[in-house]
Formats: sequence, structure tokens, C-alpha cells
Amino acid sequence: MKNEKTINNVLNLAKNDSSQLEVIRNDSKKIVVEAPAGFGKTFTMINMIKYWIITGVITNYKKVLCLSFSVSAANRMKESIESSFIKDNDKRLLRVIKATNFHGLCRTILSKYGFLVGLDVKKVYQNMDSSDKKTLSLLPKGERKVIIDLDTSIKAASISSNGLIKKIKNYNNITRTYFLTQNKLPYNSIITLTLELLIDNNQICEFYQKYFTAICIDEFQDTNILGLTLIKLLTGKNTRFVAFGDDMQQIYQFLGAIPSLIDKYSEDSNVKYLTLQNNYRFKNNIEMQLLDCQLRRYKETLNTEGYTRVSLNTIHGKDLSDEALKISEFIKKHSTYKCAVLFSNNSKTTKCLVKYLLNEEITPFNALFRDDDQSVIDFHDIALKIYFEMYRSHPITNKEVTNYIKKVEKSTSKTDYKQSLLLLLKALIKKSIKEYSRDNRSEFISTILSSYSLRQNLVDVKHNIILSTIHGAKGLEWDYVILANFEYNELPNYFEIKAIGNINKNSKLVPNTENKKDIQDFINKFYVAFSRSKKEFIVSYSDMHWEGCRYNQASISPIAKLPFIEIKEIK
Ligand SMILES: Nc1ncnc2c1ncn2[C@@H]1O[C@H](COP(=O)(O)OP(=O)(O)OP(=O)(O)O)[C@@H](O)[C@H]1O
Repeated sequence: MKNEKTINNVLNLAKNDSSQLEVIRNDSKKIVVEAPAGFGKTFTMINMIKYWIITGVITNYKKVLCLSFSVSAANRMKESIESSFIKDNDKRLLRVIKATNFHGLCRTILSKYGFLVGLDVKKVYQNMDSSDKKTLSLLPKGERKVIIDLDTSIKAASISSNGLIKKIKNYNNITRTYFLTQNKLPYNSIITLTLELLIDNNQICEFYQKYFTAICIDEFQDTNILGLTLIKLLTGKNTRFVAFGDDMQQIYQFLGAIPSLIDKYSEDSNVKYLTLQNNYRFKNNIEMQLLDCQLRRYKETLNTEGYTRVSLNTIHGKDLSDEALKISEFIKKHSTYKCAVLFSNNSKTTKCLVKYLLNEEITPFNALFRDDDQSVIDFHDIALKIYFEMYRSHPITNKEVTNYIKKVEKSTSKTDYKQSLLLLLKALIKKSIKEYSRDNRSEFISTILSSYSLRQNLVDVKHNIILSTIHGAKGLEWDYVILANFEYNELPNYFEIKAIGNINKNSKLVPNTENKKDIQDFINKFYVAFSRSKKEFIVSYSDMHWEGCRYNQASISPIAKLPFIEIKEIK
């Protein structure tokens, strides 16, 4: 009786949405769910897991693995799961779920069995990018070619899982000989070593296949061949597999996101393909719904006719300092709401605008760092080293937080993001003290720091205003989103302009068969920024910006010239 009541409670959360209910109750072994931004993919995933737990699909000691490609998407998934279960007063059920990104999962597996593939599990390896020129110069010519060839085919998504598996041993041998001996562990090798481990050790692979009764993937469209091969190995014949995604939100092409992955899966007769039908994020905003539909239609067809025109709210400055002033005036007017200022990349124009914004009295949290920036990695490494030096005998306590943070502050170099990272570190330590027992606290802290995941504490930092890249904002939502640097040369940036090529004098996109895919990738990026807002989306631009080392006249982004967009300056 009690169970029936709990089942109804879960189903009631989606009671008015038959498309969500269909996903939650579906018992097919393999499901792919496709839906635009804000249609409740993550919401449905969480309710589906709750339903599985209540109905006994997940039995004792078994786990649900929730995976995503990027750190931010995985963090967002983790936070949504945690807050949803905590709200239900069922904190203990959280133990059933392991939510992480592909690299995080591999790090966990390697920390237990890495010795089987040549890792010293007691050593802290420095992570790096194997395609970095300095790194490659460490290698003899033949070995360099092996690394470059495989890294390139992963990035270009031009290799199959079988092709990858054939090349892995050779690739890993080079990693072992030239990188691990230098205490370095390239990002791709974190996954390739795990793949080798699972392929060569059937028992371990079968253990994980049984341990994870179900695998849920969020942001499936961003999966690259390394992630996909890992998923395939972990999916045993009894594993449930449910993937959620939206092709329009694919923005990791440069890291090898497989084109049209959702389409490919939906054509497989063993896969149940489902869609969600209702937009919740924009449910009270018809203009935003309209813009969403038109953007999706434009991306699909690249046609220039037959659209309904829709307003795009803009903030327009004479120069960057004027733009910053107007952005801050807007933010002050809406100071009780959550607001994000997003940037396409960390260009000189971005740095300059951010400097002006930091001088305005709006105290934003600067989360513009990349998780793989060397200075960010160094910060994590130093914070971890100091933690182990100071708290070898007992885990950190409330009284010791200030002392520890001060020590890390003293020992880390001054960078643009140091203050942000210190705040995130403090949030992590506070959270670990509040939520973890003395026995588990140090392990929790070291897991976060050794996987370079301080960004996951963004939700614990009590700032209403966040500065972030579009990629860092993936999967998140705010009341107001301002997409800054809405200028040609920023959005699209230099590389996107080179790829698209054909942009005419009025900065209008001119699609042809060669640049179709590049224009679609560019529209995806804009769509991801746009679809983060719940109340209002605004673009901001200035008449001046930095091009190389020159402060030049700027023109507006070609997005403003799309056949359905009408620029409307906000008052
Ligand atoms: N059935 C529902 N009833 C009420 N609110 C819902 C429902 N489904 C989703 N929502 C709310 O709508 C918002 C968007 O949901 P969610 O983040 O799960 O969408 P999404 O499809 O994963 O979006 P994105 O693609 O941008 O990540 C959230 O605030 C969520 O709580």
C-alpha cells in the first residue's frame, strides 16, 4: 500500500505530461529520448530513476550510472539528482546513483585497477593534453605519429569503436613509456587505459556490467567515440540503457562529438526512440518559444523564407565600457533574480569587458575559466597536496577551514580566477563538513580535487550573477541570460568565420553545401546560450571591440541578420 502511494507520488510529478510518463514507465532495455532544451529531459531522468528504485528494478547493492560528457553537464545532473532526492527526504537513496562524467568514471575505475594497465595508483599524475606541441616534442617521430593520428581521428569523429579498440594497445604503450614515466597522464589516455583494462580483464568488465544495473546518459549528443566505446563495454546484456539528448545542443564537435548520434541510435531496431512534447522552461513566454522554433527550423533547412519575425532584445554600447555600464544597469534593475552573462570565448574583448564589469558594483562570480586551463589544474593539485599535508591524521573540521584556505591562497599563483577558485574550494570544504561524516570527508574532498571538479560547487556559491562561457553554462538555467560580445569576430569567432567562410558584406550568413555543417554548429552554440534563460534572453554588443591588438570598429553578429530576427533595444 505504502509502495503504491510512493509510486503514485513519483508519477504525479509528471501527471500532466504523457510523453514524460511514457519514458518513466517504459521497460525497454535500450531507450533514446530526444527533446529540445527545457522539455524536462533531466527532470524525467531523475523521476525515471526514482520509479526504478521504488518498483525494484534497482535491487540492493546495485547502482545506476548517470554519465555525461562535460564536467558542467555532469555537475548539473549531479546537483539536480541530489536536490531532488534530498527534497524527498531520501538522502540514503543517493548512494544508489553514481553521477559523473566519462573521465570521472574512468578515474574511479583506474584508482582501483589502474595497476593492471601500468599506473601507480599511489602517484598523483599531472593531466595534460597529448596533442599539445610541447608534449608531442617528448616523443620520437614514429610514436608521435601514432598519438597524433589517433587523437586526430577521435576529434574528427572519423573512427569506429572497433577501429579504436584495434589501435588502443599501441597508443597506450606509448603513454606508458613516454608519459606515465614523467608522471603525466593525458586526458585521452584516462579513457583509453580504462578501455584496455575492461577489454583485457573480462571479470572486471562483467563486474561493472552487473554493478551498474542501469546506465543513463544526459547530453548524449556530445558523446565522442571514447565515451561511446566505454558505454558499449559497460552495457551488459541485462543492463538498462537510457540516453537523453538534443542534436541542436551539440557543441563539442571540436572534441569529437559524433555527428547525428541520436539519429543513428533511433534507427537501430533494438532501440526504443521516444520524444518529449512540452516546453517547461519557456512555458510562459510565447516570444521565446517562437524564437526556439524558428532557430530549430533554420538550422534544419537553412532556408531564408517563410518565417515569422521575432524580437531579439539587445543592449547596445558605444564601446566596451559603455556596454559594461548598460549590462550592470540591467542587472541592478533585476537584482533579486539569478542572472548569467555568457561569452562565446575568452578573447581579448571578453577580458576587457569583464574588467569593466568587475569595476561596476554588481560583484559577479567569475566562472570564465576552463577546467583544463593549466593554472586551474595547478590550483587543484596544490590544494590537494596541502590538504594531505595538513590533514593526514584527521579530516578537516569547521575551526580549521580559514587556516587551510589561507595556506592554499599563499601557495597558489595569482591568476584571473584565483579568487573564484578559492571561493569554490571554501564551498567544497564547508559542504564536506556539513554533509559527510569524519570517515568519508577526506575521500570526498580528494575525489573532487583530484578530478579537477571544483566547478561543481558553483551552486553552493551564493552569487546571483555568474560570468561563464557558453560551454560552461551547458545544461544550467537562470532567470535572465545576457549573451555578451554579440559581434562579428566574437560570435562567430575567428575560427568559426574561417570555417563558415561565406559571410557577405552586411555580415549575413550565406549557406552553401560546403559550409552547411559549420553554420549549423554555429547556430547550435547560439541556441545553447539562448535556451539557458527562463524569463528573458538578451544579447549585448558594442560598436568597438578588440581584433588582435587593435581596438576596432565592430559590427553586429550575423545572427542578428537571420531572416526571422528583429533587433529590439531594451530601455
Ligand atoms: N513535468 C514537469 N512539471 C513541472 N516542471 C517541469 C516538468 N518537466 C520539467 N520541468 C522543469 O522545467 C525546467 C527544464 O527541465 P530540464 O532542465 O529537465 O530540461 P532539459 O530538457 O534537460 O533542458 P536542457 O536541454 O536545457 O538541459 C526545469 O526547471 C524543470 O524542473
